[in-house]
Amino acid sequence: MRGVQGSGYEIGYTVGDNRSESFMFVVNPEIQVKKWEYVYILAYEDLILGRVEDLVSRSDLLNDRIDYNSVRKYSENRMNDNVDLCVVRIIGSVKDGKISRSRYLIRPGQPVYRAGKDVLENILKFDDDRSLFLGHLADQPDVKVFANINGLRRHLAIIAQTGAGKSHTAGVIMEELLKKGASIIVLDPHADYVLMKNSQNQIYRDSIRVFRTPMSTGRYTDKLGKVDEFTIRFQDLNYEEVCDIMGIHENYVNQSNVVKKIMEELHGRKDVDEFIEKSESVDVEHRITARIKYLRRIRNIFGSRTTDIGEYLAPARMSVIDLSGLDQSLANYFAYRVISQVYDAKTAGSFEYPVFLFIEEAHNFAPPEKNRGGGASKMLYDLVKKIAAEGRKFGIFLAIITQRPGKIDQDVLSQCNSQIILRITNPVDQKAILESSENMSASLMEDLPSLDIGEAIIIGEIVKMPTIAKIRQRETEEGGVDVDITELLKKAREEAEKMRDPSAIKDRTRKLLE
Ligand SMILES: Nc1ncnc2c1ncn2[C@@H]1O[C@H](COP(=O)(O)OP(=O)(O)OP(=O)(O)O)[C@@H](O)[C@H]1O
Repeated sequence: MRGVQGSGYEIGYTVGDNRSESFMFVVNPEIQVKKWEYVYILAYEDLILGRVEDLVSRSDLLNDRIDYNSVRKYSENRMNDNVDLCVVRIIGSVKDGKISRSRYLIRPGQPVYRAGKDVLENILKFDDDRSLFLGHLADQPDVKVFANINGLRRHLAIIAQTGAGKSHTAGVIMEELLKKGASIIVLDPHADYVLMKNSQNQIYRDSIRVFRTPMSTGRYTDKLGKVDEFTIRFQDLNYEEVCDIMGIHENYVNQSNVVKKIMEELHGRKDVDEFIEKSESVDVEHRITARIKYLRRIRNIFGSRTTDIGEYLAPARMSVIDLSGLDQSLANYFAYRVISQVYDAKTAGSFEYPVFLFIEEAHNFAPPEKNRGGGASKMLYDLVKKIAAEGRKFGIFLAIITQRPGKIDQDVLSQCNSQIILRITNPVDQKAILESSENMSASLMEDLPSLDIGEAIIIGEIVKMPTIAKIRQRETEEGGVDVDITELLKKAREEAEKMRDPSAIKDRTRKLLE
């Protein structure tokens, strides 16, 4: 086989019936062509770029009615009449680095060329100040893939089944945005992003801060060192906010009246312990025992001060709000508190820079209408929906991350004009993606189950054309990486072995008798 890596190398000729969306070409038998490769033909001044979507090898002689011995005989005598064909989906007509819809007639007999690094990078790149380096083409690892930062104006969804590389990919985008000086807020229900702070790289060390509620699990504390506390001073809350925290639905007037009465009787000295104590003596018709019990359970979220928005929203700052360990309604309350303050700051014009809001496990923060609760949860869902619909007008850009595209509010999902979709095998989730995205074609959809970990289909305004990329390595440390079960089981066996060792048993017995 000849060395045929570069661009401009002729690899075949168009044949058969060709359309404006697709064409077929017969491949030079000395050349290997792979699915997903980019090829082009020349039409006047333009280059018509396409992607190989199907490979077919045909033979009249070795047809499917022929018996084994005959095939063997023909093959041994090198008698073969096979024709190798590639079916190409046309991406568009390229001129001066811009892609537009191709309107050319593609006749049979036109030479087809392989699109190499020079042709592809010229198409895929953006000006340096608006380009985010995401990785390389899955099938041409020498070609870099970039995203257009301005494409994030119409929001982004990162979707994949668990373990396919969602958090890894989101982290890469956060890194790239930080290099550009972005203000980022991350709602992190499993502390997947907290370790990004632990970087050798000055940019990340200086610009990433981790905020934890006193009830967060404290995952990775040993590795992280000091983090910022995200607290609320009970005295700073009004009665509606106390109802929200306690999970009292706005329709439960009797319950909210009790809260109001307790607070009135406390005359502003509303320490959470005093509030709980007062709830037992206040003279009311209805008791809110279950809600008070809940408040007692979560009382540790309150601190001596309320974290100010200026601490987590700043230019060139990424604030990871670690919500790990909180039940969903409490996580929703904190999420609502953060997002509503950011929303108010942006709509009032008191923070002039764009804000990128990453919501991990977004299906829990913006579920479909029928699965919604009340109080802060409802306000949160409404706000996320509002930002999805209008956020770009005042500079809040969503990046939602989910493994359940079917379990997220479909209005929110369909407002995400750009999507990075990694491996997904569940047909229900595939259907949800297809229905929510105008940029997703059925043929791209077919490729979803076969993607490897870290491989993604990137579509929408952030790229000039649908692109299948291997997302680059992270520069920062990852949380939630896959555990090595074999290693851990080996360690467990060694530990058990030690426990069974007679001298260890003797030691333990001696200690017990001491
Ligand atoms: N592009 C990539 N290059 C190298 N490793 C990757 C890549 N993408 C993901 N991985 C690795 O695959 C594993 C799973 O990735 P990740 O945690 O991002 O998946 P996930 O989809 O977020 O999973 P979960 O839903 O469980 O949080 C991690 O160990 C991660 O380091």
